Amino acid sequence: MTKLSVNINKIATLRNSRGGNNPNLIQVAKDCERFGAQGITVHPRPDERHIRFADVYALKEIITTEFNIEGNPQHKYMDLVLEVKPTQATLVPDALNALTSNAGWDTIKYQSYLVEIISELKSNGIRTSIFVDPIKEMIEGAAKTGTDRIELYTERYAREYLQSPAQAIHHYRESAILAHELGLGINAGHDLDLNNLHYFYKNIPHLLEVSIGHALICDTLYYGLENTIQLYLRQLKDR
Ligand SMILES: CC(=O)[C@@H](O)[C@H](O)COP(=O)(O)O
Ligand SMILES: NCC(=O)COP(=O)(O)O
Repeated sequence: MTKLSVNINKIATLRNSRGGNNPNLIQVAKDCERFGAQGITVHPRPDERHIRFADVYALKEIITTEFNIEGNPQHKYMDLVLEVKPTQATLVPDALNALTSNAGWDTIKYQSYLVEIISELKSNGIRTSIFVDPIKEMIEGAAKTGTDRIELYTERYAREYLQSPAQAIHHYRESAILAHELGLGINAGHDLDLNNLHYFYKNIPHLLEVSIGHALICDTLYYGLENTIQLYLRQLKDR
């Protein structure tokens, strides 16, 4: 089974745009779970431009499915995650000024750094995942960090899918097969949407979780949250 973890960053962005509490992030997280999402993802950034650190503590109190916190361990992230103890910590090498995540880890260059961080998270009972591009050497490097899982960075897949789905999926499929052989669990995310998700699901073996935010929240404007979550869950089933 591939779990759907809904990334609620964009709900916080909308809330912050007016300074009040509308939409209510906590209620949205509860509703995502009520409508069938099997996880909630947040990616707090040091400038707190969407998810605030206080949101993360409040979410921990109410989430009954899997709580996934993404971020760069360089900044305040480690203190937050070690205190909150989510189900999963997804490490992302995003720069402070990046608009959104835009690259996977260089798992060779940062191997000893990742080994240290991952070991600390795992010794605190937190499952780990690291954001990686679908490149053989990066997957092999990931396996040497001790991480439980990788998250395949799917921006390139989503872009290339529009031209050629078969070509777009090729390196992702090869990477997933290799990762599984090396004992890694496989997650995926970034720019997955209602058009490209089912093809990804069908062609990526051993896919444990997808985290989806931007497109899902945009679809919610047209279909509503409950229908949208049902539509995404349907993409993660065999037809
Ligand atoms: C790791 C990843 O791809 C997502 O977490 C992405 O970073 C979402 O963040 P934004 O919602 O800030 O774009
Ligand atoms: N890890 C990816 C994620 O949480 C959401 O990415 P996106 O769907 O907002 O591009």
